[in-house]
Amino acid sequence: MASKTGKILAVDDNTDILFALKLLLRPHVEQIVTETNPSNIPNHMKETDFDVILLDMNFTQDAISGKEGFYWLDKVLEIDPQAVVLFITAYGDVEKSVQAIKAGATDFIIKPWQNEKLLATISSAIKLNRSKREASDLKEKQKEINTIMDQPFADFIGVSPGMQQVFKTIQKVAGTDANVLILGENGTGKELVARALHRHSLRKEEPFVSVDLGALSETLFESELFGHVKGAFTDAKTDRPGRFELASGGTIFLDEIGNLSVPMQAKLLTVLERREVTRVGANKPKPIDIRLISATNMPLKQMAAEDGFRQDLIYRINTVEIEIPPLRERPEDIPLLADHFLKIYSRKYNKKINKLSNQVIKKFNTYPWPGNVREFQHVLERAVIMSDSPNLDEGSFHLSSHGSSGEAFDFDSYNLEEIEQKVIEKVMRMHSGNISKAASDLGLTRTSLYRRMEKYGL
Ligand SMILES: Nc1ncnc2c1ncn2[C@@H]1O[C@H](COP(=O)(O)OP(=O)(O)OP(=O)(O)O)[C@@H](O)[C@H]1O
Repeated sequence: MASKTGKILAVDDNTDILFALKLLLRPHVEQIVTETNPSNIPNHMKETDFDVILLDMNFTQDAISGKEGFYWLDKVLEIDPQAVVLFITAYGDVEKSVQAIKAGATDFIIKPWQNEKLLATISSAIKLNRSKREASDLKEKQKEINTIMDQPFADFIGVSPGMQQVFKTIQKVAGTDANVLILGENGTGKELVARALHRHSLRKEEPFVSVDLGALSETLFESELFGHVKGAFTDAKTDRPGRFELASGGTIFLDEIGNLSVPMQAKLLTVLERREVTRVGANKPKPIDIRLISATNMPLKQMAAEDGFRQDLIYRINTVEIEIPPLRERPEDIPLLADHFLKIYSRKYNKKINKLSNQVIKKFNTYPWPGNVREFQHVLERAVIMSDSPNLDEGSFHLSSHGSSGEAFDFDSYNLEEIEQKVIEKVMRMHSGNISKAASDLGLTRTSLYRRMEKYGL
């Protein structure tokens, strides 16, 4: 977990467990509240919107049935059907953990836990909670967003040949229903391209529904994407449409498609081939009318060659490919992007800021921008906030040393296995436990990374 995000409530009758959780999570999350008495859960939930609730299965001494945990899980979901609950279970209680997931828990943590694994599970639960909440009021917001954004390439800057090519392709394919795969490094503007395609399509009055596949756990994948019917599992209190149905008539944007596990790829492929979804618990499929746009920063074709990504799914999603070049390969765009963001941030922070000097632009041109336009945007925002004068000079911009996470390797042994373990640990930390991203950086398939993690007990 890179920056402190997420509010956590941990409920366990064992104060040692709560203390250990507090100690471990405090450096990573915004807030951690601990509670020994589960009857106080409703009060805590009234006071704070928790991203994740960690819930013990047994509270009374010597109880092992897990009934209390299930009772409190029900209560939590009654108060907030969207709540993300992770059960804390004893080693060997796998059967109950599976039941817990059926009953509406998101995942489980087995005691005694491994810190890295626990952090990774909590980090993806936080992400999941955030995207669940976003989805719930999506439809209403969508129309409003569409009107605000309905200006051709309004805030989409690019004069470089690379970006001109991107704009040309958007214009050519937007009006068709072709499936588009957008490729590009993080922060290059893949979502902007997807939205531009939608805004220039015949479906522009209909919803644009974005799904971050990187944040979806295996257990929630189907109900999030395909929906569920009342009673399909315990917390399925009402029928609920999935994202495919929400996008009906419009566009569905599957971001981070390279992060899908192979079983999830198979489920997605079936839906795309049949053009129909079956809600979890239902037996009748519903036809779907969507335009599909996908994006990834991962080398899908290389992954396909290593069996990490299905070749037949690639064929389904990439009728047209749009590749966005990284910012370092299009220096022509830098002065324009600078003007654009300076205008936005000087207005936002109520400061007068002059045009940047050639010297500053030269410095920008030599920096590799590993985070692309997103990084550029943040660097400018920070400079505007910190500036005391309308003239920003080279010293006003804080550029991190390229590619480094600020953490150097310090090997105290030449044992290759030890080195491998350290490298895996570091890369997993860099990506906040995201297996797909870590595997991609390490040049491994997800399966090989899992195997190595198991070997080192990570
Ligand atoms: N050409 C551009 N003109 C103006 N703003 C841009 C441009 N490209 C990217 N941005 C801005 O940079 C930020 C990142 O863009 P976006 O989210 O579309 O990137 P992404 O490739 O989807 O990122 P990720 O891979 O991390 O999901 C956004 O704030 C976006 O508005």
